[in-house]
Amino acid sequence: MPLRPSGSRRSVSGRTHGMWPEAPDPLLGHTLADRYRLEKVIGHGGMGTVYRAEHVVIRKPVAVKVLDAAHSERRVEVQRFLNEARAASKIRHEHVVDITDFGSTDDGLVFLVMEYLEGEDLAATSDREGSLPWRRAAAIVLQIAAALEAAHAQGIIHRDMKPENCFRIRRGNDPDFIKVLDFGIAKVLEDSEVERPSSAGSGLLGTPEYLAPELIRGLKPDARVDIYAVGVMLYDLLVGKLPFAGESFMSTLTAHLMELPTPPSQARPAAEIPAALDAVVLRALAKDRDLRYDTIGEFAAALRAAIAEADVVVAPPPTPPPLPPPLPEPPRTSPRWIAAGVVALLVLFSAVLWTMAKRFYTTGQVAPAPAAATVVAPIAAAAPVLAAPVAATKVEAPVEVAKVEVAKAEAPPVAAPPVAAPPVEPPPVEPPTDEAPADEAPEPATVRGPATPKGPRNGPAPLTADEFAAGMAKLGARVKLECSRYALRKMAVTVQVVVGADGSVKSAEPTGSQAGSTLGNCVARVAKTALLRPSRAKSSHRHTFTM
Ligand SMILES: Nc1ncnc2c1ncn2[C@@H]1O[C@H](COP(=O)(O)OP(=O)(O)OP(=O)(O)O)[C@@H](O)[C@H]1O
Repeated sequence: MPLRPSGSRRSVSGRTHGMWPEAPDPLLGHTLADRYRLEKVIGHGGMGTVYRAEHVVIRKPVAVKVLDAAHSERRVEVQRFLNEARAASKIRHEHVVDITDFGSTDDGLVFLVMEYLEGEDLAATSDREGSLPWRRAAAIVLQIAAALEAAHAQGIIHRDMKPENCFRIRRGNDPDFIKVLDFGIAKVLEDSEVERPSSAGSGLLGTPEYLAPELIRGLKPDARVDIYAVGVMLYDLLVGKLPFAGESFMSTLTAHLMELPTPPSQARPAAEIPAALDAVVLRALAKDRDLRYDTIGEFAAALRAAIAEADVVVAPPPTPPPLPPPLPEPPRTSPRWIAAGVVALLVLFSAVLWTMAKRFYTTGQVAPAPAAATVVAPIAAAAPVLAAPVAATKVEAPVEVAKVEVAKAEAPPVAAPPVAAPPVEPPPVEPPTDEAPADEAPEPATVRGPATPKGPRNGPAPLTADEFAAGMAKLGARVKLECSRYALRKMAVTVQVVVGADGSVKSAEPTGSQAGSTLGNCVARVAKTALLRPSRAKSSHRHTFTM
């Protein structure tokens, strides 16, 4: 296969048809297998032509790949193609193109029907946009890895992973939803006697820029060839340049075998690619397959961990446990209250005196003052605080001011007289448990009952609700990036998260209406990557992400 010209990622697909106008495709307008009317040629690949077609009964657009005559004439090859199509159609994964039908016609045409994808392949995206921000590149590659994981679980090795086989479509709000194409076809080709354009006479199958060294050495491939190819793709997306690309077919193969790639962060310093991401890419590109990740699932986990590491909440060094909360200040009796009390007493005293004097002058005797009780009652109720502090406090408030305050004195509630509390340390704070989420449980600062000294000797302070919320908030962007395709705008997802004493998330579960949903599980998966401050004991929290 000719190497792609510099700046172009197009490789084998799209044959060159020379300078003469192409003859119209003879199959256009025909209805294949009585069901698929072929409407338009989408493109030509190594095995055949892909058409946009319409299912004549259900009127749904589909993509139909029709094998070239050179392949269709070989019965063994056709049988293998159909076997692989059958296997690939069973993968059934959201990131794998759906194969809905396959077979052969009476005319001997062998075909495969797929869901019709509107969008562009990753090669076109890269050609237009160049390198992508590392988070976007990683999010795209995680989807590719998920598709491959599903295929590998069915024993299908892709063998021809490249940007042209990864289609980018819009799904909901997500413009980067990936569908992987061409599963299993490469495996068929492995035993084919028909040379693919991509092999360019070398006997090698696949596309040279993505060929794992063991394939070049002629070893039997296993799933790790796909890991290598995905490593090349991730490198390309991050850096905007292939890790191994020589001037010729042979020099590219030699680079795969001999050259060590420049780490992505060095190849593109301005992109601030985290070191942990470098490590993932370089391990996927190990020349010795035993040094690569064993499975694509391991690769994906490492990639997720690298993203999480970049998102890590920078844990402060373990701090000494908090000092006991300051004792509540004894409620100070303000001079205004004292003045008010004095005025009240003066009023009361004057009233009693006035009553007694009145009686004295009218009856000539000093009688007990029953009216005083009715006067005293409301005043006493209004200012019980006066009982203790007034006596102990020097009051110098002018009576004029105090008069005004008397009126107000009835309104505010008055605290109980201050009692000097003995200094206490905070009581032991029970780590919140799964059953009692920390958000609902009392905060550590809440003192319950008499103190049992514990704090300073029991390790770092408990993780507070605020610290947890801050840690989760840092994942907000990633949650949106990875999970928004499953959500409507502004949808809320609440997760219940258990944080271990070491600061790692032990479990994260979506709750409420999102419990068990794809969206909920996606958000929980991201939440699990959080790393919080080590604390004294495990704790349980809730957090709500808004999409
Ligand atoms: N399901 C689909 N929906 C829309 N376009 C598709 C679909 N499948 C393939 N195509 C497009 O059809 C063209 C030919 O695809 P095909 O898979 O035959 O070739 P290829 O992958 O480029 O080459 P090769 O088969 O050599 O790997 C490509 O442009 C591809 O993007």
